[in-house]
Amino acid sequence: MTARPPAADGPARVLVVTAVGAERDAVCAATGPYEVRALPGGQVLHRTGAFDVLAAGVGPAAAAAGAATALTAAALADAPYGLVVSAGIGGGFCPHAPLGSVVVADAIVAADLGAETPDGFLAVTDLGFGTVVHRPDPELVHAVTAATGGAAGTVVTVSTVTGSAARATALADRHPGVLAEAMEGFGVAEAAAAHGVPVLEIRTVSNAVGPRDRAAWRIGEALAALTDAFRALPAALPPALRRTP
Ligand SMILES: O=C(O)c1cccc(C(=O)CC[C@H]2O[C@@H](n3cnc4c(=O)[nH]cnc43)[C@H](O)[C@@H]2O)c1
Repeated sequence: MTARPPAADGPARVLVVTAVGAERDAVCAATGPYEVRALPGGQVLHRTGAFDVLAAGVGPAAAAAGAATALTAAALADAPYGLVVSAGIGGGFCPHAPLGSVVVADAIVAADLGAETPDGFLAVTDLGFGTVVHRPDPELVHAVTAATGGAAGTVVTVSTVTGSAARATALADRHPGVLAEAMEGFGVAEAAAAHGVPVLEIRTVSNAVGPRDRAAWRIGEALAALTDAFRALPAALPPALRRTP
């Protein structure tokens, strides 16, 4: 992973993009006190330790917009981020990603970006344009899975949450090795790629991907696991991104 120039106040920071405030707060619980910093357009991020944590909203469009805003503000301040992490809860594909487990994406895939045809789904790349996958740095993925006890695998980004066994099976068949489903990773990855900044996606499993069963959700456990993962993350970062407390 290429190192970036240090920020004015030390090593390049890490931008962490979550969907909602509860996920942002779970990340900040790992690193202690934070300061609130305003972004153009009215959003705020929480600066804590090596991390700038932004709750950008649910879904790929909100995630991309928020990530791009924070990346641009940092670049214009001559303090570009060294890494962007899409982080939060997600659905796990049974049995490989059980409730409360950590999944680190080795591929961030847009699973419903394309066209429905009489012969099935065609990704935009099948149609001759666009991008549907971003692949984080393999060495960083390995270091983060080792540090967090997570599993490495594909994380799919959807705009419509899977609600049936048939859809879960179709996704697993199309994406061998898929471990988790969420709604923001590809949007964050597109913003990171536009800025030439490496990306990661870290998910903690709150529910099983499949038939809708809100009663089976374990959001609290997943948020606690997210805090644990971000306590362990700094040790896995390359030296250029480490900040001593
Ligand atoms: O109402 C439902 O049945 C339902 C089922 C799964 C997820 C939702 C959400 O509204 C989740 C939105 C939020 O949480 C992430 N997330 C968590 N689990 C999943 C999932 O199984 N598939 C996709 N996203 C999931 C997601 O990244 C969003 O930020 C509602």
